[in-house]
Order: sequence, then structure tokens, then C-alpha cells
Amino acid sequence: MEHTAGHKSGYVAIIGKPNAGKSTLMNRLLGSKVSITTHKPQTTRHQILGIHSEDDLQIIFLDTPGVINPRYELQKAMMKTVDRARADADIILLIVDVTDYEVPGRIFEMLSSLKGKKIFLVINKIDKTSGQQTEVVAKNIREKFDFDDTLLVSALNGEGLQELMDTIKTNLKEGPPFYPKDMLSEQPVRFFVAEMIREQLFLRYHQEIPYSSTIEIVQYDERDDLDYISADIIVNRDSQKGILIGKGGKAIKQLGRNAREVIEEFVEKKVYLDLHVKVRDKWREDPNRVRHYGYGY
Ligand SMILES: Nc1nc2c(ncn2[C@@H]2O[C@H](COP(=O)(O)OP(=O)(O)OP(=O)(O)O)[C@@H](O)[C@H]2O)c(=O)[nH]1
Repeated sequence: MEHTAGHKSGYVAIIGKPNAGKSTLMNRLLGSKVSITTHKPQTTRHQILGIHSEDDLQIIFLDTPGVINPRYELQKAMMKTVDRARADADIILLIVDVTDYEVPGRIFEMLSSLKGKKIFLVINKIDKTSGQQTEVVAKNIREKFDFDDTLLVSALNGEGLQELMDTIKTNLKEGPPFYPKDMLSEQPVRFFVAEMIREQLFLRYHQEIPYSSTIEIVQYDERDDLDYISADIIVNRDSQKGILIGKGGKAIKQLGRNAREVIEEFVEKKVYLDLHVKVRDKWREDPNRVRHYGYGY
């Protein structure tokens, strides 16, 4: 049996409003892109797990969807994911964008209901404002909740991240590694491939298209010379199909090219990416479909 005396481990949930920088922070702490990030809110829909291992410790980060007031079934499933992450975690990081510092009451309620966990306030994007302003924001938030510690960081340029990492390590409890030490995440390759295609939707389309779409990998064949991937882009309404495809298929071809390049870099192999657009009327509002596409569970 593996000798684990002196070894530390724990789950760290990263929560906060949409666009606070949660995914950027996790990727930066891991030194690797595990979670997709874009300038648009609500990019993250699943609980994304990122594993940081050293000889004598293992930290399992849980990146979560931004906390919102859910309006449709997909968003309800996203919030269920946040609930589960905070329940699973030993340490919770509340990420607050220093330039968008209003913390909704529901987040404090959520934190107040937790017992026996360390809860840290992490003020992010401090590169965007003065030190004085950052202090004022931190002080105001601390008046509303008794955090175990406050950290000021920039997930983008790395400022304060070493201190954050040290604080997490100090607060880890003794425990065995939960995953093999060379593992970075637990989702299969096809999950990341779907996320990379979805990221392109967020980067390339406006308004409701990214929020109305999901990706289903229909076929993934690892061939000798290349990986053949067939994926469906599922949209919510018929009218969205045309917009997605674009005139003469131009828009979707460009999306496919961009996604393929990112996927090739990830799998370190040539990729043939076959994309199809499918309409599944109001899938976002349908609990069965939302579950079928893997959200909330
Ligand atoms: N200037 C600055 N921008 C940042 C920083 N951290 C994140 N951002 C930017 O903020 C935007 C949102 O970042 P994400 O990491 O996707 O945010 P998120 O909290 O995961 O967002 P959701 O998926 O909506 O929950 C991106 O455009 C990031 O580049 C930071 O420290 N400084």
C-alpha cells in the first residue's frame, strides 16, 4: 500500500460571478489550459477538474460555472454543478472581479451554509485598478462575510498567485493523493474537444448563439495518420442554424478551421473535423435533453 503519512491533499472550489476570471485563474495555477476562457460571461458550464500534484501534496481544483439566477433548465443544471462543487470542497475561493465587485446576496447565503471549510476571498484583475481601490473593494466585501483570508491577484499577469498557492497549501489537510500524480484532469479527450469547439462559438458568434448551443461528439476515431472527429453543433431554434452556417457555409467553415487548429495542438496530431448543425427545439428548456448533453451531472 502507498505510504501517505505526511502527504496533503484536498479539493478547492473556485466560485464567483460570471466573467470574474475563475477559469483563467485555474488554468494559470495549473500552468495549463484545462478550462476554456472567453471574454463572454457564462462560458463555463460544467465542473472542470484540474489537478496540481507535487511529491508531498495534491490539490484538486474545481472550476465552476458563474453564479447566476437561473432562468432556464441549462442554467439550473449549471447551478447544480456549483452546489456540488462547494459541497465537495475543503477550501473555497470566492473570486471577485475588482472592477465588478457587487457580490450577489445568494453567494453570501451559499457561503454561510457551509461548515468546516476554509473560505478565502480572492480579489482578481488587480492589474486593472489602483492598490487603494482594491483595498476599498476588499474591505467592503469583508464587512459582509467573515473570510478566513483575503488575497489580491491578477490571474492574467500572475501577480499574487504564488501567495495564493502558498495559502492553499498551508490549509490542506493530511490525506492521500486521489488521482495519479501525472494526471492533469479527469475528463476524456472527447470532452475537451467538445469544449474547444464550444469555445470557438463563444469567440466567433454574438448574442444568443453561444448560449443556445451545445456540442455533441458523434464519432471519435483515432486513426494512424489522424484523428477523425464528427461533431454536432446543437442549436435551440431553426433560425439559429442559418446564422451559424453563414452565407455559403463560410461562417461554419471558419469555425471548423479554428477549432481544428486548437484541437490538433491539444492532441498533438492531425485532425479531420466534420461539423454538422442540428436543431433541437428548445433543448435548453428541456431537463431530459440538458441531462443528455451532460450538464449538471
Ligand atoms: N485584466 C484582467 N483580465 C482578466 C483577469 N483574469 C481574467 N481576465 C479576463 O476576464 C475574462 C473572463 O475570464 P474567465 O476566466 O473566462 O472568467 P470565468 O469567471 O471563468 O467566466 P464564466 O465562465 O463566465 O463563469 C477573460 O476575458 C479573461 O481574459 C485578470 O487578472 N486581469
